[in-house]
Amino acid sequence: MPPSRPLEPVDIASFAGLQLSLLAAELDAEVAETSALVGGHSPSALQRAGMAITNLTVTAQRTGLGGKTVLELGPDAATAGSSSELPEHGLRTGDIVVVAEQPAGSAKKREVRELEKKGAKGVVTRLGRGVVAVALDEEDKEDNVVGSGGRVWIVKLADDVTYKRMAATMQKLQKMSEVELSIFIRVLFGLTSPSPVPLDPTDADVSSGKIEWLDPTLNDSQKDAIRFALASREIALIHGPPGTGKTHTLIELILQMMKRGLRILVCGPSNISVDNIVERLVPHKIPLIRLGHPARLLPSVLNHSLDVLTRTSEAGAIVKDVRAEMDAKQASIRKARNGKERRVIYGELKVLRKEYREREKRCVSSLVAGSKVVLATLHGSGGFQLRGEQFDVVIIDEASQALEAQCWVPLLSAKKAVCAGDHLQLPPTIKSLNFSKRKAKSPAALAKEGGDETAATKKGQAAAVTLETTLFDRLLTLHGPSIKRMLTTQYRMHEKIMRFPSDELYESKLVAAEAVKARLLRDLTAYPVAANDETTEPLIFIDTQGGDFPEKKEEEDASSSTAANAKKTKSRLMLGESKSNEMEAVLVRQHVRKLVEAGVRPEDIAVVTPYNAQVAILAPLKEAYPGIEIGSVDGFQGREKEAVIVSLVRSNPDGEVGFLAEKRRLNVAMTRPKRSLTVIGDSETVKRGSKFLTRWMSFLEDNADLRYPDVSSLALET
Ligand SMILES: Nc1ncnc2c1ncn2[C@@H]1O[C@H](COP(=O)(O)OP(=O)(O)OP(=O)(O)O)[C@@H](O)[C@H]1O
Repeated sequence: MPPSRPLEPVDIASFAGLQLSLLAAELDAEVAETSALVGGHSPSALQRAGMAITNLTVTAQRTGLGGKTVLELGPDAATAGSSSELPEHGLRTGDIVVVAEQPAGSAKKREVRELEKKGAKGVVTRLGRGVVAVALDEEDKEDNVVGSGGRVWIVKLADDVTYKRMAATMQKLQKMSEVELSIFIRVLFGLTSPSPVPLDPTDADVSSGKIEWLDPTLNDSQKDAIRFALASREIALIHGPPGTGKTHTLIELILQMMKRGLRILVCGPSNISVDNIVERLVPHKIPLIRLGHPARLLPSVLNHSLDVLTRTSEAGAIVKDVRAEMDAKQASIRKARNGKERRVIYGELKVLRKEYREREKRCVSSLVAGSKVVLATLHGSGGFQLRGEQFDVVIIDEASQALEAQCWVPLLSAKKAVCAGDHLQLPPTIKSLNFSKRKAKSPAALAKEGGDETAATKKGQAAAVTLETTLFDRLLTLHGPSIKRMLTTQYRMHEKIMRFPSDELYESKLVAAEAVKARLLRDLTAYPVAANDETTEPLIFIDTQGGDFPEKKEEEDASSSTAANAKKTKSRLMLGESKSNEMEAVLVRQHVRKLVEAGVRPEDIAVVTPYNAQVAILAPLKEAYPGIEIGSVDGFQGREKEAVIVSLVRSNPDGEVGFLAEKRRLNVAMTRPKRSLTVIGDSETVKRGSKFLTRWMSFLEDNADLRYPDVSSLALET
């Protein structure tokens, strides 16, 4: 049994207060980033930088979720010529944007605030080839867009909605009086110890003593985690190292909880994390509801979305006629001859909208009240649909990738929580950290914004340090390992690929499942692969030591604020002080070529690297090998591939390794492959970075197929 740790109770009000100030700094960072981009560039440059879509007209308007007006925008015939497609852009559904009349003249600078005043804010709900739909959040400003009847553009803004919801949750927590604190909340802050869980796991089934497993394939560690999660009273952590079937386990847990009559709210930080669970629950034919905007849900999940149910279920009939009436009014706005006529229609719409919202609320609460399993993103669980709803259990998947404040959005409506995650992989990305670093590097930019450089930097760094502590981390530190169960059989990696991360990070507890432990590329059954040095060896280390493969630092470019350089500016903003290594990129290319020549399909190969500048240098590989994936380590978390090449980039005489020293990042990098991991790096530089890196390099030297490339032989590859 793990030793019981002394509790270090957390003062809830100061915790919430600190979170509030950190969240404010994080939002500041995001707003500053957007302002810098929007303020400094013309509409067309912003479009090229992926921040805007220009030259649009309103093609239709209708009533959407919550009675909001949805504008459909398409290319303006006058400027787009015969093209009916949207220009290249970087917007996504769910982005917060402002729609506004597009200023004449191209290079004029503008302020974000002015844009917001003159346009109307909303959320992108759909992106098609020739249409972008935006649900407006500011009804009173609708006429700013519709009234002009002319050319408009949409510009991406900082996502303040997420922050406001987290802040509202923290304020609630901050104001809670002693009597309002449930045992559950007290446990989460260490004011009380978790209730003891029966020690013998076979006794753990709360009601009947014996669990009837629905899934016969569950392994022992998965069963143990489920028993523990069922038996715990307040909190259970399910620690799922890479490939150990976390979601698999959660599905059984949800079904077991349902069997016990519990009401469950299931959340994850992203739509995809939630949809992944919905898709795997659907075959079990249990009644469930998925909250969230339909445009952001997977098509297979749509039939369970609350929005679709409000249209198709019996309860939905009461909103149907009002919606039809509103749609007719929306259509008539576009035919109105002048502002006066439009104002009359807006007035009528306002009355209808109120009626619609009341009816929709009734319909939604009857649907939600009747469902035992509700699924939503952490953020989405804070919407009006769940106001006042209580759940027996909140299950949070990917809890180690969510900000703690975000987890509190659903936690306030529960009596118990089960969090699944892996605190040894990367935590959520914190903008204020990047921001503060960037600001520290560019005092001129800061002065231009009239900010106080030192304060902004300090505030940003403090924020990043603490916001990075996830709920999962904090609870483990607070209550010790007795509140967690670890899944130990992994179904992804060859045993040799798994060995180092298992020994270093998972107490040597990982076991490779029989089906995967000896799988090689040459054993692929989907298509033939030749057996050669590249396909019969699961772990290859191409060691570039010797100084012939030096890294390069991204150069700052003083002339970058012109319109033509917007793309560069954007990528520089994102790259920060990124590093690249061209010679290493040549080695990557060479290895990819060998794999493909052996028969491995490009779509089964991924190249990951910690540095965005290296991703940029490797990008042309995608043209040569369509289907190959090239990305940052951070972006590849949660994914897997048959063959993965990791380019470490760092090579310098000082042993500088920067954020390569973060072992959670390296853990993610080395645990993506199934059958083949190829590491390319300079062992001399890398091993000086940290003890972890020293051990990794010596592990590779002892266990990998070692190769020492010869610079002169690479000339042909370039
Ligand atoms: N008990 C099991 N028996 C056989 N295969 C399993 C078992 N549990 C999980 N798997 C397989 O392991 C793989 C990963 O499982 P799953 O998708 O549930 O994991 P995840 O939680 O999404 O990912 P990760 O474990 O990487 O966090 C899947 O292919 C799944 O079918």
